Amino acid sequence: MMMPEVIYRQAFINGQWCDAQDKSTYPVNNPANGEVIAHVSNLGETETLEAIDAARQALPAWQKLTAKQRSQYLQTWYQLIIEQQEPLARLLSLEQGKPLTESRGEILYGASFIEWFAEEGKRTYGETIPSPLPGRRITTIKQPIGVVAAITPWNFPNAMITRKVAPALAAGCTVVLKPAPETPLSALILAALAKKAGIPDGVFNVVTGTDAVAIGRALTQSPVVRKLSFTGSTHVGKLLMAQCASTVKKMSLELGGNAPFIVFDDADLDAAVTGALTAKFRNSGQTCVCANRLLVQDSVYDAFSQKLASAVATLQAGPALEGDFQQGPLINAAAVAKVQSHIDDARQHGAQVLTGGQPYLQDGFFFQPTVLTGVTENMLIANEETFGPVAPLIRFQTEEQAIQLANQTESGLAAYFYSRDIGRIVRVAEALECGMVGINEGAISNESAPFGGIKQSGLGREGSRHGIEDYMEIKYLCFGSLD
Ligand SMILES: NC(=O)C1=CN([C@@H]2O[C@H](COP(=O)(O)OP(=O)(O)OC[C@H]3O[C@@H](n4cnc5c(N)ncnc54)[C@H](OP(=O)(O)O)[C@@H]3O)[C@@H](O)[C@H]2O)C=CC1
Ligand SMILES: O=C(O)CCCC(=O)O
Repeated sequence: MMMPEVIYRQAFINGQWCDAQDKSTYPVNNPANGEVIAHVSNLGETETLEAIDAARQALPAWQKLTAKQRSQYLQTWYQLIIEQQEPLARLLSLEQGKPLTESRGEILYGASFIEWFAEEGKRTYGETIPSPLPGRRITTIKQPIGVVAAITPWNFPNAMITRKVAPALAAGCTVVLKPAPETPLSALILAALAKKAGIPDGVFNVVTGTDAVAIGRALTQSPVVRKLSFTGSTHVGKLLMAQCASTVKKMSLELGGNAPFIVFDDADLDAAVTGALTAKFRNSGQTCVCANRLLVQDSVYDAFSQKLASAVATLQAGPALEGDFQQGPLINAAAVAKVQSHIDDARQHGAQVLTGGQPYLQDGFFFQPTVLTGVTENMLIANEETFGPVAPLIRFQTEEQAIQLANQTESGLAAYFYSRDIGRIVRVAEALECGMVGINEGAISNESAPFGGIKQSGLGREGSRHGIEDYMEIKYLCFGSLD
């Protein structure tokens, strides 16, 4: 297999490539065949504290720059990433497994946050507020929150980093990033390009390592770190929230979802199938906004299931760098086991497999794209995030029942529905308990829109003009008499 030309294997602290103090490394595997791609520095608590200190030292000069100066660094970084789209995409597919077309898309998507926040950084306006008291003048200014820690997952090894780091840097913060241990190579190449763009030493640091507890402890307990931004499971998000309590850090949490995808009887069924393929099978179902439950109205249930099953049966799975596949492997054996356990539980309780249903019998962690019918609300698959290529179809009768089923979860990230009735569209969009709704649309993510959830799906918004606010504090200035 052709390897990308440049692989960075060392962590990146204070502008320098560095080994773990004890020189230890860990293997990064290709999930398509289990082969080792590289051995990467395995850092721990001590090196994380060094990275925090580098970010602390870099902060005063970085925040003193004008927003326009910071914007110019970000624009250069953006351009370098765009120029390197192909090698970055290949590296991403190699360590994460997603099809090359999706990786190319992710590199552009990731870069778009850098371009967007390079612009937004220039627009972090304060206010002038009419005073209720005589002789006072009230203004506000916005200031960078300080040193930021970012912890990112393996499912979007590029874009989940830029969606956090770009607004932080644009706001004038400095960053210590802990990328997921499965996908450090995409993080390190971003650091290399940031260095090439001239972003000063210590402004962006990358701590690679497998000891999440030790690295997480250093990041959450340090009083120097003023904010933590995390994308990952709800379970780990709650742990981090508890750990951040002792230093009262500001937090952005982008956690798990259990997105409903509702097909009403007045929907364009072909459009709904196309939307479901995107919303469910993108990244082989390993996306927090992936449809987790497909709720289909009784009178169109059979027609929709047949159309969806026919479309899903055509999806080809294989190693990203060896062909034009629409599906890649899952990230590891545990992910395959989780998908299998959800299918087994559903079948034991009466669901039927229309297509798929098994892991592929080949190297790597491939699972057949699957459609299940006869799924009910009590099954495991309807209540836990599957994070895999399985579309479970649940039957409903009325609009009220669809809304009740859709909201019957502790998650509240994304929801999707298909309908052509304008009254229903407004009613359902307003009634869904979530942060984002796709209406006759299965692809909702872009840099201009606020991405985030409610309930146990998290706190804060990423992307959009709101995405930079989470990296800034409002300071109120009260002027007494100026006479
Ligand atoms: N919202 C989303 O986008 C994502 C949701 N998930 C959900 O989570 C499930 C499990 O996936 P998994 O990869 O285990 O997700 P995790 O939430 O465990 O991992 C996400 C990131 O958090 C790190 N982490 C884990 N524990 C700690 C800790 N105590 N302190 C600091 N950092 C920590 C991980 O590092 P390490 O791997 O070393 O533990 C990784 O970098 C998936 O099946 C899916 O349902 C997963 C990924 C993304
Ligand atoms: O799964 C995630 O956490 C990343 C969401 C991908 C997207 O931005 O659509």
